[in-house]
Amino acid sequence: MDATSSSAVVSQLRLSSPSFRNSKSRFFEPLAQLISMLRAPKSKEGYASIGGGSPLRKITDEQANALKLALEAKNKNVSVYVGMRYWYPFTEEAVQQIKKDKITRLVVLPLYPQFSISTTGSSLRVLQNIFREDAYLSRVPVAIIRSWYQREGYVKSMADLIEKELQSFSMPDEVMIFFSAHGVPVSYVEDAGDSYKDQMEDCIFLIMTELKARGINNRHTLAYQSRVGPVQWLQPYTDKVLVELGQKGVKSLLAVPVSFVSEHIETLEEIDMEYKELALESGIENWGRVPALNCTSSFINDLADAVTEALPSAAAITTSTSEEVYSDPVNCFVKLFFGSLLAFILFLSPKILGI
Ligand SMILES: C=CC1=C(C)c2cc3[nH]c(cc4nc(cc5[nH]c(cc1n2)c(C)c5CCC(=O)O)C(CCC(=O)O)=C4C)c(C)c3C=C
Ligand SMILES: [Fe+2]
Repeated sequence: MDATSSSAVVSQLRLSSPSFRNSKSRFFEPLAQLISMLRAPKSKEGYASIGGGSPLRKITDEQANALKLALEAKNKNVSVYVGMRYWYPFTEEAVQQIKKDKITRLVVLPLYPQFSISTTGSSLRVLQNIFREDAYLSRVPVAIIRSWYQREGYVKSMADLIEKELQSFSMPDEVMIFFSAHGVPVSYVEDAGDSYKDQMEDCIFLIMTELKARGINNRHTLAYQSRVGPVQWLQPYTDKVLVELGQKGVKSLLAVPVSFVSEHIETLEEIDMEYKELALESGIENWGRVPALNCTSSFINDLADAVTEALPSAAAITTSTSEEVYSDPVNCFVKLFFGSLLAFILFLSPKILGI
């Protein structure tokens, strides 16, 4: 295909949401903004401790190039664009380039294996707004890959990394496999119906099933990291579980970052520094960490298959009526208003929060 007729893939980092049409989650934007504000001081420190910046942009660009090559090897001559939610190149910039290149079909590939309204959902909302308002873009057929943790290629690639890393322990069978997922506020799951928690649990089940099929029967557990601010996040919390495991006598632990596919601040600083130190202080003696998938070829190859499979379903983005409306917007607004007010008051008293 030539440049003007080729399909394009947007590798949307921090893009996420149930779909372009389900907008319950937009009621949670104020909470997300507040959390982002509260994250800022900790993020600043974290970036400083890993050398002043995240490697995320570089790794994402490498993944995009690797994806293009993998697609070309499958006789799909496509352009790949990177769009980010909170950093350059922003989604808006990627879309402008897509328009300039006169792309005629698009596959949106969030770089999150599991769907959450806070990641894929939030990014899809940005895309939806841009596409709706543009006469050309609103006619471009788009296919959205909402989640892909259930794909055999991803599950096997994760199992490969875990299997390999277990071998670095002197007694691999004794090691506790510790899946650490990025958390989200509980209200996302309970009030907005975010499928993130269910998808995460399903994802762990699939990886453990694959490991068992390989004769690997280690104990495992799942906990949630990176919580910020005064609201309740998904539990159990990674820091609390690490301390409990140490107290219960677990000696060897392999941390598996399961919601990320690239090394970044939450793997390099939060897991490798903060959680490792906490685990060792709590009595865990042997610590290991599975690397992020980054450009692992089986993983990239599977993403290329996911894109190829999604292409035929590309359709123009339409606006929906019934699904736009949150089932109980008043209740949602009241909860959010008081939740955000409380959070704001606490934010003004950083000493109470201990941040
Ligand atoms: C599955 C992964 C992630 C979830 C769930 C998630 C929730 C979440 N994030 C914000 C706000 C911000 N996140 C930011 C950075 C960031 N977030 C993730 C992943 C998830 N976030 C990643 C991989 C990164 C990049 C880290 C890096 O190395 O650059 C940022 C940007 C600034 C920063 O603090 O790093 C914001 C802002 C909210 C509000 C939220 C759930 C409600
Ligand atoms: Fe985030």
